[in-house]
This record gives sequence, C-alpha cells and structure tokens, in this order.
Amino acid sequence: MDTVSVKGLKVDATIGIFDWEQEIFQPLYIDLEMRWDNAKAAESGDIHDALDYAAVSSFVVELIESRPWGLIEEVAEQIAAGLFSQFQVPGARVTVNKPTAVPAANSVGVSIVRGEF
Ligand SMILES: Nc1nc2c(c(=O)[nH]1)N=C([C@H](O)[C@@H](O)CO)CN2
Repeated sequence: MDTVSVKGLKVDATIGIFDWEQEIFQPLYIDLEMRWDNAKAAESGDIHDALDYAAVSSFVVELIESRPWGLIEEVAEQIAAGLFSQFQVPGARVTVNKPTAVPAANSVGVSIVRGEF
C-alpha cells in the first residue's frame, strides 16, 4: 500500500515528567507515515478520496495543545489512536521528537508502529 506523510510538524506542548516542565512550553516535532491507497484519489482528483494531510496535521496540533502531557510515548499513542478512529488509517508510524530535552543531543524521540504497516 502507499503512504501519506507529514514531517517535522512543530507543536508547542506542555510536556514532561518534571514539575518545572508542566510550567513551560517545549517544542515537539511530529513525523507521520500513514498507510493509504492513493490510487483512488489519483484517479478521481477528489480530496474526499485522499487522506487529507492538512486535516491530519490540524488534528495533531489540536490534540497536543488540548492538555498537558507526561511522556512523549503518550503523545505518540494518542496520535496513532486518532489516526485509526478519525481518519480510518489502516496503519501508521508515528514519531515524536523533543529536541530541547537533552541539551547535548540534536534531538531525542520515540517512534511507534501501529496497525498494518
Ligand atoms: N522515553 C522517555 N524518556 C524520557 C522522557 C519521555 O517522555 N520518554 N521524558 C523525560 C523528561 O521529561 C525530559 O524530557 C526532561 O529532561 C526524560 N526521559
């Protein structure tokens, strides 16, 4: 099957396991690879046959901004759950990067694969 991707989606989040992290915003960068059959949209030219990456991006931003978070693993899991329930994606790889978490590292993050991938 084909894929639709979103790379480097920046969202400022309240996130972290320490009390001080719950008082600030830190940037998260989200990468998504989502399984989708793109042939139908290519044939029809209809956005309703496509997996709308703009709608997916808006969903991810709204989800992350909706509440404070602890582990970035929780963010990744909830994004994957929404891709299944709201967008009928059959499988996805979700990566959440938190570049300011470890000053000596360019970035740290987690990646999960859920469903048929
Ligand atoms: N696997 C993870 N490790 C750590 C996380 C996390 O979300 N997942 N979070 C932290 C802290 O919040 C850190 O970002 C602040 O220094 C530590 N390890």
